[in-house]
Amino acid sequence: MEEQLFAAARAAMAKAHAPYSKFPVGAAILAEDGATYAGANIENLSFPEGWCAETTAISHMVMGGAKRIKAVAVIAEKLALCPPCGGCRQRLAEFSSPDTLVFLCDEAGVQTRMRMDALLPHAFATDVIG
Ligand SMILES: O=c1ccn([C@H]2C[C@H](O)[C@@H](CO)O2)c(=O)[nH]1
Ligand SMILES: [Zn+2]
Repeated sequence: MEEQLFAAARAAMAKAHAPYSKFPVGAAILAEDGATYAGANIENLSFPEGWCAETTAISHMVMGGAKRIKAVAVIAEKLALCPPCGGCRQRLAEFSSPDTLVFLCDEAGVQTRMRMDALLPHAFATDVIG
């Protein structure tokens, strides 16, 4: 399962549109339906209008009809490991459980594994707002 998600994230990274940062990122989600949804970062000449690989993968998952994330893998071409940014942590948390798995990858494969509640402790959630 890890290997398959890693391969999907790496294949997605090859599709990144990152001419400005030159920092391609790929993400792949294993959803509760057993399907894999992948994404890459898509930048824009108007720099703030771009978005992250994880966000592309989430949008594919939702449009594919799935709403729960079992595991997510992330890989960046130019960084040893690429932990999701703060905004993506919140977006992932929307569709995750505390035990959702997060795999941080490099070219060789999955290097670091953690649970969602370790990646985003004290997440903003409905039990906070009541
Ligand atoms: O977790 C991350 C962090 C950054 N990026 C993208 C955003 C931007 O296109 C580029 C440089 O920040 O990397 C991601 O896709 N995921
Ligand atoms: Zn992000």
